[in-house]
Amino acid sequence: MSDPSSEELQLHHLYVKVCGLRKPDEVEAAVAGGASAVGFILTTSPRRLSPADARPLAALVPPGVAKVAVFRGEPLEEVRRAATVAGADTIQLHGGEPPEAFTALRADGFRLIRATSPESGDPLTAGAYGEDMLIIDSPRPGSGERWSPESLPEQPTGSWVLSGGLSPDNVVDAVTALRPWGVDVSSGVESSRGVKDVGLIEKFLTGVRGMRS
Ligand SMILES: O=C(O)c1ccccc1N[C@@H]1O[C@H](COP(=O)(O)O)[C@@H](O)[C@H]1O
Repeated sequence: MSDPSSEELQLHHLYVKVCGLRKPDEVEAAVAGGASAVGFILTTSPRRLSPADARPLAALVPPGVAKVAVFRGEPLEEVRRAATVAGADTIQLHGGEPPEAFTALRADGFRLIRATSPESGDPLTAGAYGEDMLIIDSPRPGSGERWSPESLPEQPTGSWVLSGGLSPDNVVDAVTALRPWGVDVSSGVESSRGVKDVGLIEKFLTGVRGMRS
């Protein structure tokens, strides 16, 4: 029997986040399908939930699956309050916040995701602001739009998550082409804007099952 090469030993299962969940059956489908994280949108969006409405959904999520509260431009105090009420363990910031915001939220015990877009001018190295992972999304988050790999000024490095316009039909090709550490989906598992389709959640997760970064 041959030993796996050191390169093979470094491969790990793709991180998969399913975002914009609003109902118990959606959370259950994501967890049952093997999602690494589920996301609740606590900012302006057709998928917006109040922190109080997110809390019972977060309570359905077992240990080992991250509960992500998503924000865009809210004051830090509000981010902290809403994420706590929602029962989230991870905060995703889309507002171009400075490194100090990540330092402050880290001190509160949250895991952190920095979300940006290819042409933002932000560093594309995961962890540059102290975050646990970096999402690279289209400039209009939650729009279902894809971004062109040609718009990347540099190759992203570290724990970076591909987002923006992914769907059950394109995710395998996108991962094969860009080799991200993880993937993130919202619009691509909806039957209409803001309305999740449990069958599409299952199809997406089945498609990426077993894929490695
Ligand atoms: O989903 C939203 O409406 C949203 C609003 C504000 C900030 C982030 C939002 N969603 C994030 O967008 C990507 C998913 O994009 P897509 O719909 O699959 O193209 C994901 O990171 C969500 O957390």
